[in-house]
Amino acid sequence: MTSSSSPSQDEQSFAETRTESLRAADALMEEDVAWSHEIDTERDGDQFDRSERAALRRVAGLSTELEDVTEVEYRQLRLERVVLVGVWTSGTVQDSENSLAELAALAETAGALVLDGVIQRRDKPDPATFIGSGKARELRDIVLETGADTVVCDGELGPGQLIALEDVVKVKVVDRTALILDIFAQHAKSREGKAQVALAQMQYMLPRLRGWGQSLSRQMGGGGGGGMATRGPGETKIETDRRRIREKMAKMRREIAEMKTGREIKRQERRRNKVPSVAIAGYTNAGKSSLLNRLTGAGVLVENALFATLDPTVRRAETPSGRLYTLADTVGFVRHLPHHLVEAFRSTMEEVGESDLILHVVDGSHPAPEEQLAAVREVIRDVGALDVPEIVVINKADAADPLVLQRLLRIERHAIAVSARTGKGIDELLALIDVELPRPEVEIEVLVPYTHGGLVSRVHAEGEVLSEEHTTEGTLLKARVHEELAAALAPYVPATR
Ligand SMILES: Nc1nc2c(ncn2[C@@H]2O[C@H](COP(=O)(O)OP(=O)(O)OP(=O)(O)O)[C@@H](O)[C@H]2O)c(=O)[nH]1
Ligand SMILES: [Mg+2]
Repeated sequence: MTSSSSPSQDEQSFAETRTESLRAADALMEEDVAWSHEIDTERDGDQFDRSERAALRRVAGLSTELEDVTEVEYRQLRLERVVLVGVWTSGTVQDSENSLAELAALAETAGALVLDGVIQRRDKPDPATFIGSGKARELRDIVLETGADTVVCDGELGPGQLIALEDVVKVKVVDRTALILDIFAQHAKSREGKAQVALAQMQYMLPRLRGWGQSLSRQMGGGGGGGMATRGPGETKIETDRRRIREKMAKMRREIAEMKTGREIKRQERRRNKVPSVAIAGYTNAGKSSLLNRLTGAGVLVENALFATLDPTVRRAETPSGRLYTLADTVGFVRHLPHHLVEAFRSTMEEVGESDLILHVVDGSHPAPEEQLAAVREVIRDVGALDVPEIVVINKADAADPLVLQRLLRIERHAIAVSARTGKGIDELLALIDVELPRPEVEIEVLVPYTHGGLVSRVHAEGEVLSEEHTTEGTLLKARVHEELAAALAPYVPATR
């Protein structure tokens, strides 16, 4: 199998995960995973499978040849039947499997059917073809056997790597970044969300246009006889495309800036009213939207898919003692979130940074919850939200291993285990939020005439009532309120106390 151009690198332990039906990350973990990185003499069923596969390779899949070059050029993703490929450079076998399982979940979220997954152990990705060239040819066999139309690489590949690997496997090759961008594009609903994703996609595409163009002209040039005559128009078209994209990006940036102003005004209004804000943050699929629904009864979309939520939702909620606050659902985080998207979604993250309290939701039933916690904290740090108080909400307690829950509760000092599904721990969480929310700072004693009942309601909603008495002249209130409300109540401070 190994050719002269792919020496010892490919002889390194090569591990392949056979995964017929990778449904979701957690589902995969229960799959039969066959590792075959022993020496060649050790044969098992998997190797047998592989020899069969090799025998099949000339028969199947010819229809998946790249026919329409414009499809390559514009990289419109129409993922249908995909094979995953990862390079395992460090960490344990389990880490690399988790990473590929997450890629599988991402691919499924994008609407693809995952046919197979392959991991190669290497010191670092091959600069030319991501995986070694020998393994790239084996990947080609798998593509042919399964009839896959796309290979998805677990990482961000350079334009050159994408082309080189595509040349070997003869089907579309996309990377993790493109996949996440595609999911975001499918899920964004608000005008702002859509614009941000479109901008990120264009940013990603821009440096890659040249690469695809080169691939295109090479194909047009055939055996080298084409020369400038055939290459010329292709280059010109790329230049035009790039200019068009740049113009569009500039326009989009202006639009986004305008939309941002609108949102900023709303946020300032909330702040002026001094309604404390709580942000629900956490890894994608941790159960953030479920928790928001559980805490407020809001009907937010919950889905067993990654990035179900791409538009921030803000709801009003009330503590057990009757104080109002806002609760914001946010976009889920994922490891190695494409840089362009971190930028694009900075606005939602900013919301997290400016909140009074972060509910950091983590899926207690996930195989590696600590990693998810760390990945999210990295982003929290990036947006300068480290000083915002945080409650770690270990969700899915109903499905989690009790030992894992214990471990997390021990490591995380300010944590609580809940189940958004069964409601377990929710009352405790609500009480905890009440304790953690900033308290209004001005203490007042007022006598509000019954004709101004609205003010009394505001004290109940926005402040903390210490005592309340109904007298003949009106409501006698002792309370703690924020400055603005204190000012509104000033006329009702009794002259003599
Ligand atoms: N077993 C169990 N499943 C839960 C629980 N909470 C949420 N889920 C499931 O987890 C999946 C993801 O829930 P969401 O609330 O959409 O998660 P999210 O964090 O908002 O996800 P994104 O918006 O995609 O980032 C859904 O299938 C939920 O039904 C829970 O307490 N227990
Ligand atoms: Mg959600």
